[in-house]
Amino acid sequence: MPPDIAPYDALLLVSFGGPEGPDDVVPFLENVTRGRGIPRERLEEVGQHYYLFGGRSPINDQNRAFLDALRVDLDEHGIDLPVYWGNRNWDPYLRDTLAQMAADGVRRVACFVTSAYSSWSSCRQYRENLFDAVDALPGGVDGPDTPRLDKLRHYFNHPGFVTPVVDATVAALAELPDDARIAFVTHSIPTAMSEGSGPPEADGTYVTQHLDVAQVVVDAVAEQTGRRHEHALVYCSRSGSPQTPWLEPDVNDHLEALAAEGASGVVVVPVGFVSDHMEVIYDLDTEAKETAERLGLPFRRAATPGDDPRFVAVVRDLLLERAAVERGEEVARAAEGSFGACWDRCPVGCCPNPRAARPALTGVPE
Ligand SMILES: CC1=C(CCC(=O)O)c2cc3nc(cc4[nH]c(cc5[nH]c(cc1n2)c(C)c5CCC(=O)O)c(CCC(=O)O)c4C)C(CCC(=O)O)=C3C
Ligand SMILES: [Fe+2]
Repeated sequence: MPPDIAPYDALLLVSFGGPEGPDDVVPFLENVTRGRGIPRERLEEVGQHYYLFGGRSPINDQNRAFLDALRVDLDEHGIDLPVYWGNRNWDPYLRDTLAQMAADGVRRVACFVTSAYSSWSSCRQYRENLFDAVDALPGGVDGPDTPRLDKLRHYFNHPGFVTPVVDATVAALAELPDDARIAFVTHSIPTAMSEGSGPPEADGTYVTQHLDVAQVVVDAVAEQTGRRHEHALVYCSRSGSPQTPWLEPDVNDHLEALAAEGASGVVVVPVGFVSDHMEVIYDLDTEAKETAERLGLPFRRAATPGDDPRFVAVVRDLLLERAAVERGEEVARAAEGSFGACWDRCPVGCCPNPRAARPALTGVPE
């Protein structure tokens, strides 16, 4: 018997999108930063990061590889479900994908987002993008033929995400002295966005979730190697105006501090990212690595989950879990650490938009 996927009749991979060639870079950056007040110099600088790699972000190819692996995984487990892909900032755009899904007669969709943690940028903004895409359909959000969307829960603490990170950390540590440090890195966000992240009664869910995973990884590494490494959570890819406070310390400043302390080496673990996209290959593999070289600090970057089969299988696990929930059944929810399995529907007021309240799908109705 194939697993029961009712009520779903489609899966949707929701991602960021990236430029595929030099001519795409400026229009892509305009899509990303429309109405955000990002200084011109910052945009020119980020444009250079893309030009350094031929004007092509790796993110779309990584999503294509993930989709291929996901289709194989579902097929191998007897799950016959069409898988679609839509992005916030580049082709295939969510709006076009939703139009195709509606044309194909899709009714009920499970959405998997390529961002693992709670914040406006990494969760709620996607929920707003889903609203806009569905709102653009002929029948609008409540139309009789409009597909209904659910967002699969956050997976930052799912064993299928955490275990590849643990393995990658162990492998990178093996190339450095025994007392090397671990620097967990994630995307910086404005401190105001960070404080507002997650359910309204919690404070700063974005940071809490990252610290929880960091602890899980450090413990699992200690179990495997017998060594508990000193570690810290640090940030990359700060943007915005210099007057606005963002989460710190920056990874480069942290490397300076480690070198000053006489650290023997550092493994940088990009725990905030699911694949080796531009933040990883530029901000870490290029910039932070150069900083470490200048400081004479031995440096290794741990792999991201990418299309590791254990991470690909998270989609199937969360799909089956949520399908059971929607059918009113009891489910076991896989989660490591102390944060616990996340909610299925973001509560009212979760990760508010820092600029203006905007409608969003897949949460508790507001
Ligand atoms: C939390 C977070 C994630 C992590 C979650 C996740 O992994 O998804 C993430 C992912 C990504 N961010 C990406 C690219 C960019 N993000 C920007 C700008 C911003 N990101 C922010 C936050 C995040 N972003 C914020 C608060 C801004 C300021 C503007 C605003 O308030 O929205 C800008 C504008 C230039 C700049 O200012 O840097 C670019 C080009 C790419 C694609 C990479 C590629 O092409 O390979 C990916 C996956
Ligand atoms: Fe970003």
